[in-house]
Amino acid sequence: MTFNSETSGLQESDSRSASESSVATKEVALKVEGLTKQFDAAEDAVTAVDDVSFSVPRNSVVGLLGPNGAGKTTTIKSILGLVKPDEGDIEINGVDARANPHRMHEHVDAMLEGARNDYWRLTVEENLRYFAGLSGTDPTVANERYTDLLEKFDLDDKRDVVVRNLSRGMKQKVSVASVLASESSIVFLDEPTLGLDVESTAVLRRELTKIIDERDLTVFLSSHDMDVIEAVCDRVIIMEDGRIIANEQVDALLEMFDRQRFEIEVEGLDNDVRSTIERSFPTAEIESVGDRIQVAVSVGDDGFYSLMSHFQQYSVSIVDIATGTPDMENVFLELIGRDDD
Ligand SMILES: Nc1ncnc2c1ncn2[C@@H]1O[C@H](COP(=O)(O)OP(=O)(O)OP(=O)(O)O)[C@@H](O)[C@H]1O
Repeated sequence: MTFNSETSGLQESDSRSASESSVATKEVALKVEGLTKQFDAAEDAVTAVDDVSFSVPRNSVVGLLGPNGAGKTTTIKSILGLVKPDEGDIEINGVDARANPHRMHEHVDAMLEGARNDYWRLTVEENLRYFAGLSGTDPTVANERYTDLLEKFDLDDKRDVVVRNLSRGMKQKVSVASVLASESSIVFLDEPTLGLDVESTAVLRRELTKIIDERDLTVFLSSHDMDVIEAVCDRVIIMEDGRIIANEQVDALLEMFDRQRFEIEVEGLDNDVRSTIERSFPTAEIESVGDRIQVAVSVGDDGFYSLMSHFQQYSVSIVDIATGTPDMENVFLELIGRDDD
């Protein structure tokens, strides 16, 4: 792992044992068991991560989703040894990460808290060359890897620019590229598209997918960007209030909800009726489209009929109904809604 002084805080103890050097769990890249972390606050203690267990198969991409404060960052930092968990076991490529942090760090690299893994006084190329050359990588291989990344991430024309002088979005791109330049087989990315414009996000999504396939990487990423999750991830873990509320294949998650997205254009939806609809369908998106109002919901059959009967009861006329497949964001909102019931 290649944290610089800004991000490091690693424990120094590194007890190696013969039994741990034999990697027993070949198929599992990351295994977390009973992870718990409480922070002491002035009044109450906050349980940021509450008995969380999951595993990430090798060569898969797992997305971690959840609202602000759900415990995503604390989970990732605990795995990386940047936060000391109260309880729990963490294995990375079969290595007990808590007992052997240095050995674990040979397998992983991470981009945390937006673009802080780079050396801001070095140029883009110097950063990528540095990270590609770590761990004694053959110079020809390192050279090929970082040159390829400069091209893939459209960074060629910025190669001689000092990172400090880049825009925030550019820094973010260099940061992701630096992590991918290293030899690590397991990569953690915390909000990789944060601060990127639409075009850069699309480039990152496309190139990340390619690189993951080419290099057989295992990736664990947190994101609020549902398009990234849907495009890149095989599996998604959803956290809320420190707990896992779903851990499913992306496709299965969409199927599990067997819902349709309905976009219904209506007339006669006054403010009182609107409030009633919002109370009964808390995840409905209601917005004005010209002189009409569009009500969008992701619901099953029962939900749809219930909405129709609300419209009928309050004399709201339906102008048009369009249907589609719900995206991850809708599924996520439904899950959170369901959990609050
Ligand atoms: N160092 C800390 N001291 C006290 N409380 C903390 C600390 N770090 C996190 N917390 C609290 O733990 C909970 C989980 O925070 P965490 O940052 O892990 O959530 P998150 O899911 O990553 O949120 P976000 O999407 O906003 O980054 C929150 O209630 C947060 O306020």
